[in-house]
Amino acid sequence: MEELKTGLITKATGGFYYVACGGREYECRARGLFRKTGISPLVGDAVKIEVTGEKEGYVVEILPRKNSLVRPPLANVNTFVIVVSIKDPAPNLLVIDKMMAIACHKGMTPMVIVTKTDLGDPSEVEEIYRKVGIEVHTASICSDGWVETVRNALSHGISAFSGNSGVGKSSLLNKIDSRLAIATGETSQKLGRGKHTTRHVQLYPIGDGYIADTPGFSAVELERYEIIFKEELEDCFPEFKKYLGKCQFTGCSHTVEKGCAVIQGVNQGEIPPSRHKSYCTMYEDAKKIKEWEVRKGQPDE
Ligand SMILES: Nc1nc2c(ncn2[C@@H]2O[C@H](COP(=O)(O)OP(=O)(O)OP(=O)(O)O)[C@@H](O)[C@H]2O)c(=O)[nH]1
Ligand SMILES: [Zn+2]
Repeated sequence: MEELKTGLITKATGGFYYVACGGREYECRARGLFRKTGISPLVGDAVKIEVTGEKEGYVVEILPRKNSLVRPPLANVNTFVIVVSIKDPAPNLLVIDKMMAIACHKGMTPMVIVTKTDLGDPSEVEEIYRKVGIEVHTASICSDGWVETVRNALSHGISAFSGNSGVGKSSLLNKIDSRLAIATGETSQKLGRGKHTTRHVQLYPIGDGYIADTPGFSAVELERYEIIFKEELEDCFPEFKKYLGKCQFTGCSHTVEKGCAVIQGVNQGEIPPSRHKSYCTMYEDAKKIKEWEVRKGQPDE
């Protein structure tokens, strides 16, 4: 039997998986065994391949995944970058908190990049998320001082970008690496803005890491496919951690209860009120979720 190599799937189209491995790219098909297990390889997967030619091979094994997203189909995301502009459009804290909760739920490290800082003061948003322990960066197309810092922050593992339309994702990526913006721009043009078409995720190298090109990937889509049950929600707010287990009542929902340690944390100014407000909104929404609905709603992979 041929020697197996370990690589990373950076692209998947038309039944082929493109695997980066030791400075080379192999065009691979998947062995039939995946059909039996029901798990298909995803971009971001670390895989074992059987090399059959100079640039060809077969994916024979998927190494254990750290996490995965349904739409965009992507595995092993380390950093989940939430891009938010200070103006046009103005930041929506609930949307940021929803995205952040999903990232935490999936075991991804959230990062916030506040863009368009030439149009407004980002300090309020910065302060909320720094307090929560999240890495925050600021950026603007009118300056370059931030570029190196952000590039370094993204130069390990796989990073995925999310943010509503118009917040400046393409502009940001263009500053970080012009190859990225070309790719993103082309995809947006081909798809037409706002259209729901099958999209191909692709990984682009940056330093020792990769940035996932995920056109049109927004909070709406994220929320639709990644569901958090109400019991799990408290663990998706990292700043709640030190208060958990200290509430007066077991099974406290941390929304209105007397003797709630989380609410006390808010009152003492340790948890930003906007974060708790988002939590309560998400908790109310989560109460309406029934498990059977989730199963019914999940698309086939
Ligand atoms: N003033 C200012 N405008 C910006 C900045 N960054 C982006 N813009 C403008 O904001 C608009 C949207 O920027 P894009 O980079 O296309 O935003 P996007 O998030 O990629 O948008 P979608 O492709 O719809 O997802 C463009 O008109 C940009 O020129 C910035 O730092 N300052
Ligand atoms: Zn509580």
